[in-house]
Amino acid sequence: MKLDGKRLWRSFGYAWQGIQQVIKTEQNMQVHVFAALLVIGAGLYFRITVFEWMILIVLIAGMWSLELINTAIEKTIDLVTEEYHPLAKKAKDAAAGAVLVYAIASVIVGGLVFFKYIF
Ligand SMILES: Nc1ncnc2c1ncn2[C@@H]1O[C@H](COP(=O)(O)OP(=O)(O)OP(=O)(O)O)[C@@H](O)[C@H]1O
Repeated sequence: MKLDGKRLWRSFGYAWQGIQQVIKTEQNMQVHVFAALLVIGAGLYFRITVFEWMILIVLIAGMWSLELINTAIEKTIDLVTEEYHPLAKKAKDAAAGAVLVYAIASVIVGGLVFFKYIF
């Protein structure tokens, strides 16, 4: 299989556009970006360990990725129907639930990372 560099580069461009437009248009994503900047600032301030940075990076990347997927699901459903449909509600609420589960876990794990520095 031959690697098509141009095509690969173009795909990165589309992915980057996707991230940019979700940050621009989705309020929830803006909250996640703000929270990530706050956490990174706190990490630098408290000089956390490399292992702690690894945990925070996984949490931040996971949160952003889930929000991107949630937005993709929401947009796809809106494209399929603008009418009220119980399945549309189930799908959107399940996707939002996935984001919530990870957000709660992130707050707990992030709290455990910073606990010893703050108290
Ligand atoms: N086509 C639809 N049919 C049935 N329920 C829907 C439909 N679209 C949205 N809903 C439900 O209405 C509520 C609000 O949905 P909405 O699409 O406004 O999402 P949201 O969570 O406010 O996200 P955002 O504001 O980021 O778009 C959710 O419970 C969702 O499941």
